[in-house]
Amino acid sequence: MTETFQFKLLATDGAARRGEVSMPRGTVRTPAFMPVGTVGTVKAMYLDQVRDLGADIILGNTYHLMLRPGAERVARLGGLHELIRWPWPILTDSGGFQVMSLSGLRKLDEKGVTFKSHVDGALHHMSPERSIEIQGLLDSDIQMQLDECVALPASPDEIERAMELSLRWAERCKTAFGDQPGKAMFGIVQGGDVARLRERSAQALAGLDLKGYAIGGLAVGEPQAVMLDMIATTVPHLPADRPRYLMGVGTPDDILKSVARGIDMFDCVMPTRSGRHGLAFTRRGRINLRNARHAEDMRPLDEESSCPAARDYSRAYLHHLVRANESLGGMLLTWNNLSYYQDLMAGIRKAIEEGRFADFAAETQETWARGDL
Ligand SMILES: CNc1nc2cc(C(N)=O)ccc2[nH]1
Repeated sequence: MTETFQFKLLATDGAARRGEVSMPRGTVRTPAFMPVGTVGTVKAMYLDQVRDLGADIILGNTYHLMLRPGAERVARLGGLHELIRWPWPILTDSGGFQVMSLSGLRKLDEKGVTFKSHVDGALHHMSPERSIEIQGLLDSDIQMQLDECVALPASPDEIERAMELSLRWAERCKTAFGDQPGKAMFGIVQGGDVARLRERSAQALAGLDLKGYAIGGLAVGEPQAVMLDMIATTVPHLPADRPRYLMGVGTPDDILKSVARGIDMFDCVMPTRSGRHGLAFTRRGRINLRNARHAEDMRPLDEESSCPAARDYSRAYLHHLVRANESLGGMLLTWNNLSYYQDLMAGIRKAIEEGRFADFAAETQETWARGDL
């Protein structure tokens, strides 16, 4: 526990890093996976379950929270940690990505974004300064700059325009954030799938001397190879003594390959959203419990798992719950999936500490490939 925000690099294994991000509300062991707590809840989970699985930090979505219950209301209720009863670190995104993907985006210009709420159709304007103000009202520990994330494929000119705008917004967010020793504001590297724009963005953000750096604008429809190439292009231009956060990523395979390229933090709705849709992540690969072949399979998902959802329930029962669209189906599979993701991260951290990350990644991927689900 520290009064300031610090990143400590504990070990490296190739480009893979084992570290710790510490702040007043707690320490985040990296590489870390952040469960997504969209509207102040990790869907289908109790937050003490999320904590018990090993999560050191969760993500909150500014777009959703600013619309409902509202940033000023959350502040009046004591801040997000108090409201949702999660006393450990919370990272909030800026709202920009979801404004562009969920709302009725009306206008995007130098000043910011104007959009219609998907909740009640009301018009909202969000500037870089307002995004930081909202994240402050939420009492967020790690705040993200407002940026423009361009869906791929896109023209280099369009990607460059959005990347340069995001750089100007990064400076405005840094000014608005000011000096908050126990908190951090991360810049977001943009640049699409254009290496020279990625380098330009990373170098300019590094010049702002921020407490952490996200790589955005990926996992937006590009092939995994392009994503990995952009990570490898970007990372060398980011300061080694600051955490690196890859936004919206990803599958277990994405995570292994991104850790191998120097990424420290991840967030993704994959384990929670796919759990609600009947998909189970296991050490042997993915299992779709909707499939009829599970109807009379009395085996658990993973007899060796420490998670009751994986160890104590038959696939037949999970299949039944999923087919019947029973809430318990989504609850158990979300529990299993988050348990799998946190176990994967714990295995990654240990492998890096012991200098055997490449073998760990190869063995993990080989077990998936073997299947025998
Ligand atoms: C699911 N993929 C994904 N890509 C993202 C990019 C950003 C970004 N700000 O560039 C934010 C969230 C994201 N989620």
